[in-house]
Amino acid sequence: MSAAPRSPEPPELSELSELSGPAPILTATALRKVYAGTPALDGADFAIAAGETVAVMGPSGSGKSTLLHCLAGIVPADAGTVTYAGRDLAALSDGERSALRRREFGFVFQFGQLVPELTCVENVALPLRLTGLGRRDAERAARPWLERLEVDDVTHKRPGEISGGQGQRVAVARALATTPRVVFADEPTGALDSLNGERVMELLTAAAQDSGAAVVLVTHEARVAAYADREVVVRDGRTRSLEPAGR
Ligand SMILES: Nc1ncnc2c1ncn2[C@@H]1O[C@H](COP(=O)(O)OP(=O)(O)OP(=O)(O)O)[C@@H](O)[C@H]1O
Repeated sequence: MSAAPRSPEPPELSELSELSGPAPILTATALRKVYAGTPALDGADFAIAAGETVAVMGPSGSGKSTLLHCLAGIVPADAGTVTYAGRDLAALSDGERSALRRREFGFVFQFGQLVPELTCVENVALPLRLTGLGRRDAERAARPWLERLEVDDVTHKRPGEISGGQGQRVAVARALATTPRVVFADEPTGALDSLNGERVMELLTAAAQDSGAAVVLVTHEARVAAYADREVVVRDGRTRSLEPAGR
């Protein structure tokens, strides 16, 4: 009597992850968000891996910023799930979600939103101080980020004394100073001329890649999206993935 055929060896876990790509650090499934009876998100899905930059594109009003706000736990979705590092954001308390945003997420908006009363180094040090670091240590840790973003010459200036491009670089330095796992950038170059915009994108994506951070990049400009590894298009609150954009 012949021996029963041996079942194939189960694949090693490492092989499986190679086949399916790196595990996502942040995922959203079937997100729905309704404002005044009109859906801003209507079944949006999203996933991003550590070290990956994903451009979120789409027409004005399609739901890009709403998606970013739900992913970052800034606004709660009406339905669907957002999972960060295995944790369901909706299951966290408000305090836990704020702590997560302070410690593990970084934010860059269209207009740098620097604190006008603080110098540039104080602005970059601010999120570090919010995580409990003393003033001197926070500013010491902030300086290399100003150098990295090529704005160490404005270290002691206030936002009102510097250009828009310099301000946006300071804002990127501030977003990266806590070495976040995910950077949320909403039209980070929207207020800049194309040369400054491209430099900000180069510096942002290079610094994020070096530290292994994921970048969720909301933009309506193809030129800016070209810095991403791939694109997700939002239309009428629904997402659609595109093939990787050529860098
Ligand atoms: N806080 C809010 N209150 C009421 N309606 C909102 C709010 N935020 C977004 N919306 C609505 O939700 C829809 C999607 O807006 P969202 O800002 O997400 O789009 P967007 O794609 O980022 O647009 P844009 O490219 O113009 O910034 C729009 O119809 C908008 O008016």
